[in-house]
Amino acid sequence: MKNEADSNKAAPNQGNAIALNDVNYHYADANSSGLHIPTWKVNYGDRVFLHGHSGSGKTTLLNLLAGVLTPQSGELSLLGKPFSALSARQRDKFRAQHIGVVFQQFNLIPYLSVLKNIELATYFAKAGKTNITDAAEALLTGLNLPATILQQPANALSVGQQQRVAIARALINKPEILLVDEPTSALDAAARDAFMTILIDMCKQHNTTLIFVSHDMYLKKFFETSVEMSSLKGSSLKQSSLIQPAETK
Ligand SMILES: Nc1ncnc2c1ncn2[C@@H]1O[C@H](COP(=O)(O)OP(=O)(O)OP(=O)(O)O)[C@@H](O)[C@H]1O
Repeated sequence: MKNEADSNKAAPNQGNAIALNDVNYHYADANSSGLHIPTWKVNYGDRVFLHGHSGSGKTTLLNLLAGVLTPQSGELSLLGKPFSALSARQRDKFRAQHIGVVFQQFNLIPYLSVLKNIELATYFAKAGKTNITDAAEALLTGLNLPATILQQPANALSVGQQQRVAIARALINKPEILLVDEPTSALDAAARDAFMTILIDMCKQHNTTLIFVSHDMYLKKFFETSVEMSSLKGSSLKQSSLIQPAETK
């Protein structure tokens, strides 16, 4: 249940967490194929494994969902808000408050401590959290990291640890939507499985809508829903939960 501090969050379960209608994006480079998605809907709390061949547009789609790119035409709604129609400033605010992002480069500030890196996310969201240290510590514990790591600079951590800190930073504002791009490529098999289990459990706990992009088809087994990029492009109706039957662990 959400508390008062979460009162700026969008009302849950009204329509879809993500809804795309006739979305077009093309890069300035005329040789680039761009992206056209007629319809795609993702329910609140769904966890979607998004895969497809190199160049199929996975990163472009994640960047559209994160508001890093905006479509030239069509509508992209998040949490019932017309995200693509917001001004750049409104979009930045919406992203900071409602969307967690973990991209391939974890984008931690190397010389800042883990705590400062996580605090920055709350600063941009203007979340007004009184005790970030406790919340960050709880997240790190959930991600199997010792609390002592909070005071270490980000560049003193292993890649696997940085990856989990990036997840903690993405989750600190309790985002309704979490966008994750190829996060396990640097991990060995045991660390990868442990990481996936923790990530999925955290999303279940908070009813977070997760869009997870990867080439690694092994990871599909962690998701109820998987979507192939080519099935999103150029077809008439796609509802994430209808694309493939539920596949459980
Ligand atoms: N900044 C850019 N300028 C021009 N074209 C681009 C740019 N970024 C991507 N593209 C093109 O857009 C298409 C989709 O690229 P995108 O990176 O979204 O694919 P992807 O599925 O994420 O690929 P990968 O799995 O290799 O990361 C490709 O044809 C790519 O060449």
